Amino acid sequence: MIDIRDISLSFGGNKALDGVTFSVEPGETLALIGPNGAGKSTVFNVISRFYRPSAGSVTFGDTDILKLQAHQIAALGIARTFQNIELFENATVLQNLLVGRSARTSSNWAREFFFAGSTRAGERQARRKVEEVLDLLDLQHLRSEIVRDLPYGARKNVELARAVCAEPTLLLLDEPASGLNPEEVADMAFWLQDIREELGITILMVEHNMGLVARLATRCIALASGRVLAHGSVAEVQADREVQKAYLGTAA
Ligand SMILES: Nc1ncnc2c1ncn2[C@@H]1O[C@H](COP(=O)(O)OP(=O)(O)OP(=O)(O)O)[C@@H](O)[C@H]1O
Repeated sequence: MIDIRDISLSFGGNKALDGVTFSVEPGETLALIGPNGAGKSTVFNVISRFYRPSAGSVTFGDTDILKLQAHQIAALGIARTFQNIELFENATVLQNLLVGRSARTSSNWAREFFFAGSTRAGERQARRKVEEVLDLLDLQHLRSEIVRDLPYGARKNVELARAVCAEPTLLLLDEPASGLNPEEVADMAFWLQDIREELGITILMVEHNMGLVARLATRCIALASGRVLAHGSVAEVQADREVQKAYLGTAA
């Protein structure tokens, strides 16, 4: 589905990515793990076209992503969430989801957002999709709430819902469990399972919570200091000596 080949990227003298190669297969949930500063978010920012690597290639199906602009990535079928939730804080849950939907169908999201009462066929279809996602992620009761009034866990779920509304084939999740309590992590695991099983969306996630990773990931890749240290099943990667040393190194 997406093929990342030999990408490198430095910030000043700091090599954030150093020849990173991996691919994501259709239908899998691939977890990207590694200590702080390993380069995980930088990989996401390369795929999203926020950062340009100094070397390497990124292809999504037959498309060379590095030839595209950041605003063209959603239309391709790639959606993402952020480490720090990024939503329209003063809009309702429903409005945020409609904006998420329009990221896929139109580059002029503002038109859809401000003229939400229009009866165009695209608008009706968007609303059907949004209702489906509100049901799937248990958000119907919050649909008219203003996002800034919601607790952190609910906002995290709204951000996930916004990404799913774009009907991506590939969903990039940057730390879906961070800041959640154990009960909320369990809910998140259910929702991610539903997204994968009911909607067939392929997931690439950065996550520190190994409980969530062990439960969801079909495969795991460990990064440290901008390099791939290990890949395989979650158990194999956790047992890898180099991976263990990398985590101990940052804890020391
Ligand atoms: N915009 C930037 N400007 C300068 N340095 C950056 C920038 N983005 C990332 N870096 C550096 O690149 C390296 C990799 O950072 P990155 O955020 O990708 O790590 P990470 O694995 O996602 O870490 P964490 O788990 O803490 O989020 C770090 O040394 C970081 O300081």
